[in-house]
Amino acid sequence: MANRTPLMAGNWKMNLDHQQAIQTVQKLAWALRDGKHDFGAVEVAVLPPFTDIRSVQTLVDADKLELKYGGQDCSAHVSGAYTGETSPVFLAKLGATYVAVGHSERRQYHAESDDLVNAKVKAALGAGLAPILCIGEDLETRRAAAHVQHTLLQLEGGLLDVSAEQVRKVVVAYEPVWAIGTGETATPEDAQEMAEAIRARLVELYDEETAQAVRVLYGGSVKSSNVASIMAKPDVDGALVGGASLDPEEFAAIARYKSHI
Ligand SMILES: O=C[C@H](O)COP(=O)(O)O
Repeated sequence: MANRTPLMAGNWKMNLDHQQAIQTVQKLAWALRDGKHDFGAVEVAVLPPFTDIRSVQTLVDADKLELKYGGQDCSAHVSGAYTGETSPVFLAKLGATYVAVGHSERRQYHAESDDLVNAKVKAALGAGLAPILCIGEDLETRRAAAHVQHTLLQLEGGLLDVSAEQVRKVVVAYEPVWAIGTGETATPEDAQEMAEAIRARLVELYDEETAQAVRVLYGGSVKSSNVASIMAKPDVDGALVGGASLDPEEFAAIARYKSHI
């Protein structure tokens, strides 16, 4: 297996204002420090609301934290008359490493298509950010046993015209919509089935070496109690954590999954 550094990314969604963000990041940093967390072994990132990012940057810089951070979305454009949008270039300027693109909540509530998601992936890469490309099926699609086909189509759509060199920087997050915020977790076998299928499609789209370099995360009701069994699967390289990332102790315990295997 390739040497992929696991990534635990906390997607705060529309939670925590900038003052709460500072407290949460401080507590997370303390919890990780107390647990002697090895950031070289497992990367940890938070994706706060846009209004928090400058505060998070200031704290990370001042305290020299190894924590990474990023946005939950970005514009497909660099600048211009796009009211309400946030440029990936502005995120990069704030020291962001990652940006989530095509999260199912964006696809559902903002009707984001694969074409738009693809444009955002390319804009993020152009700005020097690592896009976290979110893909995954809803319950109806899974019940129809069309989940693999559906998710791989989203993968291909999101990566259209993305080069082999660029895709190495992309993180793919498989999130079955039926497992998001519901307490329903896909089984480790479900996560592995899709992560393996994603990697196999990356081999077809690119080549074996490139596919082995891309990190594939699982997302959907990940907690400290279930993370280790999911991370034990060979093609799962981390987690995109929603609700549980709002609790710094719990998120730190997720990041330190190796200590409770
Ligand atoms: O981005 C994170 C996912 O939507 C998972 O959210 P959740 O951990 O609250 O289920």
